[in-house]
Amino acid sequence: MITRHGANRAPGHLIATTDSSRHIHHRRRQHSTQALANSRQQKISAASLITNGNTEDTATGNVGVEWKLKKGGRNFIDRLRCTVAGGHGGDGCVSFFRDVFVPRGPPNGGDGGDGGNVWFEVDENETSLSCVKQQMRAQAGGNGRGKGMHGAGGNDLVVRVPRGTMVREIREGQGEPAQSLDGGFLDGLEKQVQREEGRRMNEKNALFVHYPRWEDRNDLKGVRIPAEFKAHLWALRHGEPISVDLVAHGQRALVAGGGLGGLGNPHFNAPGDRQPHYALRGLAGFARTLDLELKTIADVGLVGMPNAGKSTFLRSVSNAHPQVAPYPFTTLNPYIGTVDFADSWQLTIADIPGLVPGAHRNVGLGHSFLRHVERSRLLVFIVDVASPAPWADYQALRHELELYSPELVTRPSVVVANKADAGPMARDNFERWQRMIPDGVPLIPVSAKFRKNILKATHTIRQVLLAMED
Ligand SMILES: Nc1nc2c(ncn2[C@@H]2O[C@H](COP(=O)(O)OP(=O)(O)OP(=O)(O)O)[C@@H](O)[C@H]2O)c(=O)[nH]1
Ligand SMILES: [Mg+2]
Repeated sequence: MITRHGANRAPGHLIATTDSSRHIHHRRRQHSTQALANSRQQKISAASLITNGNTEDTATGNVGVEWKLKKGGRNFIDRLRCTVAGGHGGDGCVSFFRDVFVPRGPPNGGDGGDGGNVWFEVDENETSLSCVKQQMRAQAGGNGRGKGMHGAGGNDLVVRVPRGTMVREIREGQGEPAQSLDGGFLDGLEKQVQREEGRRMNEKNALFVHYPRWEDRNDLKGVRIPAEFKAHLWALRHGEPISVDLVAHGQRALVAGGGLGGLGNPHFNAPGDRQPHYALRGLAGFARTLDLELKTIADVGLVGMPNAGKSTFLRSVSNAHPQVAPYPFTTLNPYIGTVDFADSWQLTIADIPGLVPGAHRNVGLGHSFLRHVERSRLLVFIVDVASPAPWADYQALRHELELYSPELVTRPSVVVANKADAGPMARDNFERWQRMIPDGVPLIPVSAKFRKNILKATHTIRQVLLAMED
């Protein structure tokens, strides 16, 4: 009987907390207090850079912002490259029934278990790809054993991903298919051969387990390999690349199938050979390199300059609680809020970081977070109506959107003139702007901070969304 055993695991180590380590913790705490103080300083410097109109200076303008990104946005990841691998199939076993006076019993080697699969499953409670590891492998199947004992199947690995994750497989240039025993179908075998490197391994051995000292005596010429094994080997090399959008809660996608478990030697018991001294090995699982991109899915995307009051607006209309503060780039990650109407109708709104003129040249936080409004059906521009020229801000926002994607500016939109409470200047600006804005673009004065005219804004948004459905 031939079986393979896993390597022994080293025992874990115990870590004792000593006085000196406590001392280190204390020093770390001191350090983080210092960092917090620095952070406020940095935020203020980022604010002054923007309000001074110094946004053109990419080199210096990004210093504070970069720092903020590192500190504040570290847990938020919306792009990620990872590798996934299905578990290897367990090997079939070569074994024979033995008993007193039965020296040459029938074959009774068990089959190997299938390797586990890797699945991606949408969990709407996840908001970032930070929950996804860079390398993931499902459990391998167990090897078959004597007395007809089959190996256990490997456990599946289910990875939770946020709603809106797009999965694309990356392929390196595919080389020429390898020449193999059976005129081509064994291309995928090279993976097996690689895996067994260090042992004396050729294609014959990569696919079959041999009884001890039977490697040379086993002439596998007439052996028929089951069709599903051929198909698996072929797919390992020539299968279609994966491309899937995960958009609904609970949706699952198989991103790396496990390898097939090998067949024990009873499967090769044939009239010509009642004592097969070989069994089929388990096959490798699929291994893929995947690019994950999170594109938030919400009905409405909020677009505005930093400090315009986007987060305040989201807080006042929905259940979300993004941070609000009087400096630019308070928001570093997208937030999604749900607006509940009295008749139980709901819509979702995404708040994203502020957009500044020159974002396409990577000024401010750049353009990249616009991917989180790309899938919104409706854009809501939040403009600070108390600023010197809100109409110019609005045009600048549209210009930046156009540079990111010309299709975005053609999308239906609603303009919210926020901070309408902020004195006579806001009122004058609003009246002037109302005369300028083209017909068909709703312009709604709102005070997000004091929750004034909020219902008008949400109902207009609802009307536009419903009109789009008709
Ligand atoms: N007076 C007045 N102030 C407001 C109003 N809405 C927001 N603010 C203030 O404007 C400042 C910025 O608000 P935020 O909601 O953080 O602005 P934001 O657009 O999310 O900013 P970023 O996340 O940095 O892009 C805060 O100090 C708010 O209190 C409003 O309607 N009236
Ligand atoms: Mg904000």
